[in-house]
Amino acid sequence: MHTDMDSIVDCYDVEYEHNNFGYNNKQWIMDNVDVYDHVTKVIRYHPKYFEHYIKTHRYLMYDDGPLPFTTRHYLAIIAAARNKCNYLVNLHEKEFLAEGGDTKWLNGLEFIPQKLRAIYDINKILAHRPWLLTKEHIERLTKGTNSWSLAEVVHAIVILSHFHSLSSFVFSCGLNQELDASLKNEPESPTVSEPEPVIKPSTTPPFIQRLKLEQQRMHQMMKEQEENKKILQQSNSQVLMNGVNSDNIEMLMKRMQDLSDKKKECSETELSNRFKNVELQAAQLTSPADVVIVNISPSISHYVDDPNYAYQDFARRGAENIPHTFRIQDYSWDDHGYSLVNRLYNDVGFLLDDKFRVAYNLTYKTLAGRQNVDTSKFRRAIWNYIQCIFGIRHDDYDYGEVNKLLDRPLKTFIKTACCFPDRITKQDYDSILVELLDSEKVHVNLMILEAKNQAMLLYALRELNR
Ligand SMILES: CC(C)C[C@H](N)C(=O)O
Repeated sequence: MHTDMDSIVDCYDVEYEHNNFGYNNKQWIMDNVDVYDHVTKVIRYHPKYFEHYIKTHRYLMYDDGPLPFTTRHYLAIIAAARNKCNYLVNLHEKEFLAEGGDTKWLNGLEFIPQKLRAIYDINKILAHRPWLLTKEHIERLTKGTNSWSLAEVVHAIVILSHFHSLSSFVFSCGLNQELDASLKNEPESPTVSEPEPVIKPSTTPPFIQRLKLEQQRMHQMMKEQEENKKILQQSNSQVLMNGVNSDNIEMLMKRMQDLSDKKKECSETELSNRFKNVELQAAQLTSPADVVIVNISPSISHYVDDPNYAYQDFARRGAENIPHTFRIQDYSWDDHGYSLVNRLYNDVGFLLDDKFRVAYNLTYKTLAGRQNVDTSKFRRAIWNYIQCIFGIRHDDYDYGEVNKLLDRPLKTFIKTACCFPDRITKQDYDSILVELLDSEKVHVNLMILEAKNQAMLLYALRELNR
């Protein structure tokens, strides 16, 4: 019988062949397939990135490190709960219990030790307004009785930003809705007093099924390509485009090409104005955020304090008297963040660095079924736009490119995924970039995950450094 597990592994064979990755850790990944939850399975559709994701995830949550295992899972819970991501909360409640965690803690923030409670402010600020973190927030933790060591603080911050950004990924793929539904069809989850040692997903949600089908289709196409390249070109448009008008993609390709051909020198002031312009437009994107609806499900509300605290657009940040632009030339991951985090929490910087690099550079040189496309301009625009939403400016980048390459619906999607992830619905996911394959949309969502994660870490590490 062809089991769920078999077909997922098959899909990976397809992806490996298709992308021709020089990746040699396949056996390890295959051996561990049954312990992965649904979200991790979706990430596995990009094996080159997945290798670094899973290494980091395992290091943060299960390897030797400054914080006890139960604390790590509790941090995952409060980070996911801030983003209203029920799926990740439930998952880490189970893991928390499996590590022997105190069941009382799952009754909510009032039941946890003072030391752990003390980090909640950092969790809240990091989740929504990381630019407001100050060294005083960190000092409050590291001084006095029950204090945190710096290594513990760094471990906690890395876990918190990992789960804040992972929550964005869950919602941006439209998975929370699906997983909620599929969890309801699963057998009763264990009660608090009966921890389940290993998380074994049973039913496969429709989104993962769709990805699988897409992979199979790609596999079939690759075979055909070897036999007859001409037939392939036809099937690219017929099979992959699914009858969708491809004008948008042609236009995007033309714009990317134009930008690569015409490299215009731009004055510093002009570059700075273009950044401000994109930032201002991002603030003006109509987002449901303007209406404050606090809608936290009762199953996670006990992990959330101050539920009205949310993302704030830069235009309103001015009122807080915060210089809002974070300039990468003053504090960058490569030159500063990476070495600091490495020093304080042994070698995690290497793992994060590899993961960021792969997420930033990942490409299959494809676009909506077309082969050999240089998508670097498009991907860079997405990455920098995400960080712009968090007030981060890459000084050498011309933000005019963002406006040429990203249309308004895509920008709205990105902003919502970063700042109000729970407001993304499956329909939002379906309605943007309609010409792209699902695996390409997941690719965009992985960039949202990592660019956001890096943005949060940059703010936190800059303050730690002070
Ligand atoms: C996000 C996608 C447009 C990326 C593209 N498929 C690439 O391989 O570069």
